[in-house]
Amino acid sequence: MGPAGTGKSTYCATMMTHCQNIGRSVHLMNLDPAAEKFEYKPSIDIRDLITLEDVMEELQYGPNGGLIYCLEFLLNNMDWLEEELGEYDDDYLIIDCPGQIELYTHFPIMRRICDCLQRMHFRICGVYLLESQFIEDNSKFFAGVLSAMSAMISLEIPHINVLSKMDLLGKVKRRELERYFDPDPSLLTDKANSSMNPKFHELNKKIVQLIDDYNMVSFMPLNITDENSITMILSHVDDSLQFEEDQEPKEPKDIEYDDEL
Ligand SMILES: Nc1nc2c(ncn2[C@@H]2O[C@H](COP(=O)(O)OP(=O)(O)OP(=O)(O)O)[C@@H](O)[C@H]2O)c(=O)[nH]1
Ligand SMILES: [Mg+2]
Repeated sequence: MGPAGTGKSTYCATMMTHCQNIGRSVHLMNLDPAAEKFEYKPSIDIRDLITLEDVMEELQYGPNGGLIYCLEFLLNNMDWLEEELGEYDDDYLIIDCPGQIELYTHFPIMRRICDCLQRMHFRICGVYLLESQFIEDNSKFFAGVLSAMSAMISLEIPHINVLSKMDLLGKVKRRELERYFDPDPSLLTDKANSSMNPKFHELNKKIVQLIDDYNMVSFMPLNITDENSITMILSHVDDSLQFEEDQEPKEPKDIEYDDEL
């Protein structure tokens, strides 16, 4: 999940490649009715049920209203989703979601999709992406923190926040980034300069207090060009899904003895 353009589909493709490289069987599920192309063909695809293009054309909706319509259509046809999921009920699915954050924060759409998955005994972990470039502007970053927090609170599922596109940050910024992994409220209040409207400063302080009171938003960096970084994110997701505990013990490989020895 995450706002438009944060790298959700890139995350999915990166994880698909990584999982395939380490021999894990994974499937991609697409929940974005406006998606155009994927690096991996989704095994389950909302576009097989409804597409944004059709809704916009036939019902004369705009892109955002059309997207909400598509997802509400899905909610009214959850038996379709259950049937599709039934084929993968023992599998690891990576779900690519649309970028309209209202779907996570104030419409119950994603919440209901999660409920459906949980009813089917899937374990879910939400991965919420924010662009690391946001740290260039603290108010933007904290707006992102609030959206991540809002998604966490409304979905009530295990949740991991990720700072994406690390490869685009310069070295200096990367060093500075650690301060943002556990958002330190002083990051926002520090910046309060004398030219700032006092009311805005007061508002910032209250927002910071709110984030601090919840004390539940932290971030992990993702650099898709660094295998270690991808492994780290996957292992956090695995932990929250208790994935390893669930694996069947593997048969030890037959030892081949060299006859001549
Ligand atoms: N350099 C770099 N570019 C990235 C990364 N992730 C995404 N991008 C680029 O950012 C743009 C948007 O990436 P997507 O993966 O399509 O983002 P999205 O969140 O799926 O976008 P929507 O589905 O439209 O909300 C594309 O041009 C990607 O190539 C990254 O980690 N590094
Ligand atoms: Mg996408």
